[in-house]
Order: sequence, then C-alpha cells, then structure tokens
Amino acid sequence: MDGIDHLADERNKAQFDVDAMKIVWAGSRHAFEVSDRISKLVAADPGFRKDNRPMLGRNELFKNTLRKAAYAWKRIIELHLSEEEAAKLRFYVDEPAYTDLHWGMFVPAIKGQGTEEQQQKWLPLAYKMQIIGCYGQTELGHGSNVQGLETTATFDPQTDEFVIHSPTLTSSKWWPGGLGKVSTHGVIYARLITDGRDHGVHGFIVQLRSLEDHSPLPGITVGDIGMKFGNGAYNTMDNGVLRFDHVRIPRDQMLMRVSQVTREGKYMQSDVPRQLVYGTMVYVRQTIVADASCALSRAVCIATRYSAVRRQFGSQDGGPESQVIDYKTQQNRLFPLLASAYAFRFVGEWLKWLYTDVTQRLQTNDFSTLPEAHACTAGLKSVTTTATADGIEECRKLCGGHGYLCTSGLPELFAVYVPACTYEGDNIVLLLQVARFLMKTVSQLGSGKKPVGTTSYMGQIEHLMQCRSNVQRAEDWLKPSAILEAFESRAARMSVACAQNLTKFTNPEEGFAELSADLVEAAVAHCQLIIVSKFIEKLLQDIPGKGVREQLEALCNIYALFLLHKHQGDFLSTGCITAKQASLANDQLRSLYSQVRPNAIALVDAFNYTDHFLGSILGCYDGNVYPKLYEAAWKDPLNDSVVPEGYHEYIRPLLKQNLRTARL
Ligand SMILES: CCCCC/C=C\C/C=C\C/C=C\C/C=C\C/C=C\C=C\C(=O)SCCNC(=O)CCNC(=O)[C@H](O)C(C)(C)COP(=O)(O)OP(=O)(O)OC[C@H]1O[C@@H](n2cnc3c(N)ncnc32)[C@H](O)[C@@H]1OP(=O)(O)O
Ligand SMILES: Cc1cc2nc3c(=O)[nH]c(=O)nc-3n(C[C@H](O)[C@H](O)[C@H](O)COP(=O)(O)OP(=O)(O)OC[C@H]3O[C@@H](n4cnc5c(N)ncnc54)[C@H](O)[C@@H]3O)c2cc1C
Repeated sequence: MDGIDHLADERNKAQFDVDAMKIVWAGSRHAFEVSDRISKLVAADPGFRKDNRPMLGRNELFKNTLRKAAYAWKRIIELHLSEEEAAKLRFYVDEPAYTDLHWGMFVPAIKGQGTEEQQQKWLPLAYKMQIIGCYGQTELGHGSNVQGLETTATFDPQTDEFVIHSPTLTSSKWWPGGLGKVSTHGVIYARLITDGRDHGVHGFIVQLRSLEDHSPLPGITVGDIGMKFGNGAYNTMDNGVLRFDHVRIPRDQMLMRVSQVTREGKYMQSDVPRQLVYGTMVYVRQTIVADASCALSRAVCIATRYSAVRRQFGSQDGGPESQVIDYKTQQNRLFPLLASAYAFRFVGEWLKWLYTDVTQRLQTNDFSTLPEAHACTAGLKSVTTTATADGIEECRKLCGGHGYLCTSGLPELFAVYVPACTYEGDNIVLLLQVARFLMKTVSQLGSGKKPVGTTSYMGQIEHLMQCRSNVQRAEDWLKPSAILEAFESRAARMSVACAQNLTKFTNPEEGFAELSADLVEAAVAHCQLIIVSKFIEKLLQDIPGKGVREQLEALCNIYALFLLHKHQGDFLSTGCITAKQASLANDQLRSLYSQVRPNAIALVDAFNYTDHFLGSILGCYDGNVYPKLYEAAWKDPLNDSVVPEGYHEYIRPLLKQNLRTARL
C-alpha cells in the first residue's frame, strides 16, 4: 500500500537463514520450489479471488466454487501440471469443493479397494474427470459405528446384479462431500447380502446422476443437507443426502480386492484382512495430520505478525507503546502454537513415510504393520486436529477485537477447520481405538513378544515404571534424553495403570467402557510422545543453514516443555517428575520464549505463505495493518449507501415516535 515493510526491523533481528528454513518446512528443495511457484501463480490470478466469500449467499457461493473448480481444472490442463503440482494448485486455491472428495477419497478408495481390473476401468475416467466421485459412507443414523450402517447391497443371482437399497430413514446417506449437487458416482458403503446372509459392510461403485443431463438416475433421491457452521466457510461444499430405492448395479461394481462375490453368488474372502475396507480412512487421516500443520501455521503466521504490529500500554516519555508480542503472556500463548505447527509438520512427514511403508508391505501381503498404522493415523489425526482447532481460536483471541473481523481471516479458517475434529472419525472414538491398541500391547508384554515401532519404548517397561527424572537445573530440561524419559514413563505408566484397572472387571468390554475417560488420556499421552520423539529424531538429521538447527531445537524444547507444563498433573501423579522439576521446566520454557522472540517473524515467514493464501489483513507480509483495515471497512456492502436501506421503514418512524413521547 505504502510500499514500506513495517515488519522490516523484526525481519532484521532474525538469527538464522530464513531461506534454508523454508526448505526444511517444505520438506525438500523440490517441494519448496513447486509450492512457491504454484502459490504465486494462484495469488496472481484474479480467477482465484476469495476475499468476497463471507458476503455471498449460499447459491452464489456455491456457483462461484463450481466456477473456480472448473477454472482450476482448465489451468491444470493448459499448464500441463503434474499430479503434485495440480494438488498444490487445489490447495492454494483454498476453497473446499467437491474436488477434495473426488481426488482425496473417491480415487484412493478405488485404488486401495479395487482389483487391477476395476482400477483399469474406473481410474482413467476419474483422472480425466469424465466421472466425478464422492465417498458415501456415513448415514443419518450412523457415522462412527461403521458396522452399524444400514444400507443394503443384496446380490441377485438371476441378473448378476446388486440391489442397493435404503431400508429406513436412518439409512439415508448423510454428509458425503460433493454428493449433494455434483457427484456423478460414489463409492457407497453398504451391507453385502448374499443368499440371505449378511457379510458386513463393503464398498460399491454406484452411478448416481446421468452423464447426459445430471439428473438423478431412477431410484435415487439426492440433495444437499443444508447450511453449515460459519458464513461462507465450508458452505462451498455440497455435503449431501442420498436414498436408494432398489437401485441395480452390475456385480463387478463391488470393490473386490478384499472379498469377492462370484457369478454364482458365493462370498469369498482373500487373505487380505477385512479392515482394508477402512483403508481409505487411514490414508485420509494421514493427510489430515499434514493439513493440521498447514492450518495451524497459517493462524500462527497471522497472530505473530499482528502481535508485532499491535502496540498497547508501556509508552515511556511519549515514545511508542509496547508491541504486544513482548508480553510474556502473549508469548506463552503464541510460541507453543508456533512450536506445535513445526512439530505437526515433522510428525506429518514421518506419518507419510509410515503410510507409504505399510502400503508397500500390503502389496506383498505383509499385513504386520497395519495395526500400528491404524493406531498412529487415528491417534495423531485426533491429537493434531484438536490442538489445531483450539489453536486457531486462540490465535483469534491473540489478535484482540480485530481477530473477530472476517478480514482477519481467522473466523473463516476456524469454521472451515473445526469439523476436522469430527470428520474422518470423531476424535474421541479414534483415541479409544489407540487405547485398545495400547491395552493389547501392555497385555502382551509378559509374553516375550517385543513391542515394536512407536510402542518399542514399552520394551523397557521395568525401567519406565520406576525411573525418576534426574533433572536438577532448568537447563537439564534441554537434554532430549531427559524429555524422552519423562514422556515415555508418563505414557507407559498411564497405560499400565489402565491395564491394571481393567483387570478388576470380569467383563473386559464393561471395564473398557467404564474406564474410557482414563483410556483416552493414556492414548493422548502416547500420541504426544510420538510427536515429541519425531521432532527429536528430525533434529538428528543433517539440517543445513545458519542457525536453523538452533531455532528448531528451541521450538522442539518449547513444544515438549509446554506439554509437560500443561499436563503436569499426569507427570506428577504418575511420579515421573517432582514438583520442583515441573517448576524448573517452566523456568526453562520462559527462557526459551526469550530465545525465540527475535526470530518469531522470520519463523513464520519460513512458511512462505502468500498474502492471497493467508487471506488476512492482520497477517499481511508488510504489516501495514491499519490503513488496510480502514480501507476494507468501506468496501463492506453496508457502506454502499450512507443512509442504510430500511431507514425510512424502521429507523425514522422510531425516532419520530420517540420525539412525540418526549414532548408528552
Ligand atoms: C476457506 C478456507 C480454507 C482453509 C482450509 C484450511 C485447512 C483445511 C485443512 C484440512 C482439510 C483436509 C482434509 C479434508 C478432508 C476431508 C474432509 C471431508 C471428508 C470427510 C470424510 C469422512 O468423514 S468419511 C467417513 C469417516 N468415518 C469414520 O472415520 C468412521 C469412524 N469409525 C471407524 O473408523 C470404525 O467404525 C471404528 C474403527 C471406530 C470401529 O470399527 P469396528 O469395525 O467396529 O472396529 P473394532 O473396534 O471392532 O475393531 C476391529 C478391528 O479392526 C481394527 N481397525 C479398525 N479400524 C481400522 C482401520 N482403519 N485400519 C486397520 N484396522 C482397523 C481395530 O483395531 C480392531 O483390531 P483388533 O481386532 O486387532 O483389535
Ligand atoms: C464437514 C464434514 C464432512 C464430512 N464428509 C463426509 C464424507 O465425505 N463422507 C462420509 O461418509 N462422511 C462424512 N462426514 C461424516 C463424518 O465422518 C462423521 O460425522 C464422523 O465420522 C462422526 O460420526 P457421527 O457423526 O456419527 O458422530 P457420533 O458417533 O454420533 O458422535 C456423537 C458423540 O458421541 C460420541 N461417541 C460416539 N461413539 C462413542 C463411543 N463408542 N464411545 C464414546 N463416545 C462415543 C462422540 O465422541 C461424539 O461426542 C463428514 C462430516 C463432516 C462434519
């Protein structure tokens, strides 16, 4: 606006190489270059404008999303973008749309659960968007309990078809994104019935709409489920309702990698575990962890830049007031979130590796790491999305009153992000899955079976059950070994305590239900240990760039010690640390905040977000907040006229009446 960088002084304070940090954040030089190029391309294209979203009504908003999705596809084709570049483009367009589900769930479901033949038939159509698909699992009556789904797929041997049917109101499909108005096809989950026998839930490719005129096919009732939380926000998505009235599909449209139905109607299961039917959810949960770091870093970038711009109190001799970022309370709320964004980035990278590894193993029929992959994706999805949703709201508060304005970008970010705590598995339901996995691990400890992967720490259970932290000075908390021992012993002791309490119940399922709140806490402790340990492992790698490692070490320590402080009840009650050691951790945390303070702006610059992507006046790169806020206010439709519409109808009569009353 005035061409001046109002945050230049802050940028000059940085004690590390920001460009090198950008590459660490992106994951590689190649990933950085792709991301940088595509984000700038999107930002410069008026076709991807998004600042008017909160002002649009539902129909206008949705049509605008359709236009953008079609335009994005046109640009992808024109520019010959690779799959990686196209995914980045959709990411930076930053508008939830049916394409998320098409590329994010429909295609992966066919890839993961379809046979080679099915993949060859359906994937080319999907890749060219000649068909558009959604993921139709959840129903009005059941979401978390997938085994409770009611839609049926009954095999008819006479015609070699399945009959897809919604027998009750509660069996209506409800929520699938892209279903409401767009999808031509869906991977639909239904109970497979052959010869009167129910074989449980399986996936089927079902055509929903005509490829000629988009009308629903016979027997199909489909529509949108209605407005969701927040103006604009996730209302760009057509989450849908769908009912089937005896809809017939050919037999070869059942996804048959896990189990098959023969021409004669015989149900056959391959060696592949039935849980692979849930495989698409594992895949998406893994991507959601990486997305958590994006959403949180975005909010933190806004709050950090604005905290350096905003001044309140503390003026000396008529000089400027203090920057709010210099208040320790502000740092104590903001810097752990900055550290969490980095922590989630690195655990997301690791989880992607774990997922790739398990996928390769599955291809050779090695299913041994599937339970761990399920527990890790479920648990980390839960812990990172909860922290991110809470963190975005905290960032809004960190921006004071201006954070509540749509132009801060934070209300929309929160509204779009918060359902991540629910979709792809309610966070509590997922933590209970982790708890089951942990209880199984503890119960096998005496059997000679060595715990592996993320539970390998349980292999030293005797040590972890009785060790005492040897931290004596605040600086001792900077040792990774001190942090790891505290987190491992806390997690191990909480799991073992649950396992011991479970033995008091004659019926284990009753015990599990009764102790579920404690089990969830044990699962959280285990997941936080994974995040801390993966951050520490990241620091063992070669990290080029002046001062980059030092900054990451500080952030890693902040993340760990902040958790230790927040959950000190766990650490103290399990006897892993003393009250004195907890207090030393807090002293160390304060000193780490001072270390990070001069680098804070550079640490958020390292995310390399364009102003377009951030979509926030408070977070704009040049920090020129006030003129931009002032100017934006005048662009609000309410300011189109000086005297508002409705004055003559509703304000003037009131004022006149008050005058008469006053004269009486
Ligand atoms: C405008 C601004 C824009 C800003 C944008 C900013 C940010 C955006 C950020 C992020 C967006 C990112 C992504 C968006 C993506 C998606 C959103 C849209 C779509 C959402 C889609 C969905 O929600 S799809 C539906 C998802 N549904 C669920 O997740 C249901 C949850 N329930 C279950 O998974 C299961 O029912 C269950 C696991 C809870 C229980 O299953 P059940 O069979 O009853 O299990 P048991 O408990 O009996 O277990 C049996 C054994 O199976 C093992 N197991 C269970 N699940 C799995 C699995 N997935 N994989 C492997 N194994 C599994 C379990 O451990 C048991 O094993 P044991 O017998 O050995 O004990
Ligand atoms: C924005 C959005 C997009 C979505 N997109 C899709 C999609 O594309 N496709 C699709 O199929 N689905 C989709 N869903 C549905 C989503 O996956 C489900 O809403 C989710 O899995 C949660 O299930 P539920 O709604 O049945 O919650 P419920 O299970 O009914 O949860 C209600 C409450 O009960 C608690 N609870 C449930 N079971 C237990 C238990 N065993 N122990 C303790 N507490 C329990 C939960 O913690 C929660 O507090 C979407 C949902 C949203 C919000």
